[in-house]
Amino acid sequence: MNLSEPAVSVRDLRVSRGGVEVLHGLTFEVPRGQVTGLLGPSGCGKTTLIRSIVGVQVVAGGEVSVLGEPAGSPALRRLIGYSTQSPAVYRDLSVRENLRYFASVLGAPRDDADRVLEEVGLAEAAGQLGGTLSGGQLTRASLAVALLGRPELIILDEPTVGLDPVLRQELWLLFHGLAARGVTLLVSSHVMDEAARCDRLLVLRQGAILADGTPASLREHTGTTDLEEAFLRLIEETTAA
Ligand SMILES: Nc1ncnc2c1ncn2[C@@H]1O[C@H](COP(=O)(O)OP(=O)(O)OP(=O)(O)O)[C@@H](O)[C@H]1O
Repeated sequence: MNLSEPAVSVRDLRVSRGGVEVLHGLTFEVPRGQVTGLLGPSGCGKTTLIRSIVGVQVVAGGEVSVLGEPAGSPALRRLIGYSTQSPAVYRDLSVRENLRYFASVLGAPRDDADRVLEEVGLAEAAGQLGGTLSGGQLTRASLAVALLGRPELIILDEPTVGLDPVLRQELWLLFHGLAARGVTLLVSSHVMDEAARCDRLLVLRQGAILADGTPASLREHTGTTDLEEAFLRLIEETTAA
């Protein structure tokens, strides 16, 4: 792993969905070993961008390179952990059985299931059926799947939705712990209060990049310490321009 190379490099990415262009020529890089927040209002294109990075989105133009390979390359399958917005666990398997199943599909060691259950704080629900989990437990089970096999890049689409503040805090500690080990995390959220927890921010609006930098640089640029306010000022700035 070359830490000086970006984990994700996107050049002039254009994507249409339902015949309408929803990403309008995005260019940016995601540095390795950091937590990058992908922020922006509902419908701005976060999931579409994530799908393009994971390699499951048909793109109209541009280039997406992930860990030095074109997005979607078979070589990337075991290097990327991806958790979608809809939790994907089998209802009729226990949490541990779900994780053992996904571990075998991913070629991860069998005991990885218990490691990731501990990491997401779900060990006490290991024997519970997927169909009986609460919303927050389902989210954590999905996140646990994304951690299997120790991927180099972890992409999480709105991972903290519906979680209580204590759990959110614990998960952010986990994200930063992973980043400290050299793992790259790309975490989407439409909640600006999560922005302050990220090392870097990529702010999207209507399929275009509104800001790309550290929370500190965004605060400095907009002259406010409140990131929600900073976002509103950026919108005013671009609208005026
Ligand atoms: N399958 C589809 N067909 C047509 N349009 C789509 C499709 N999926 C998404 N879109 C449109 O593409 C745009 C971007 O959607 P996307 O899901 O990427 O946004 P998002 O930022 O992830 O939103 P949210 O935060 O609500 O999940 C939206 O205008 C959405 O309506």
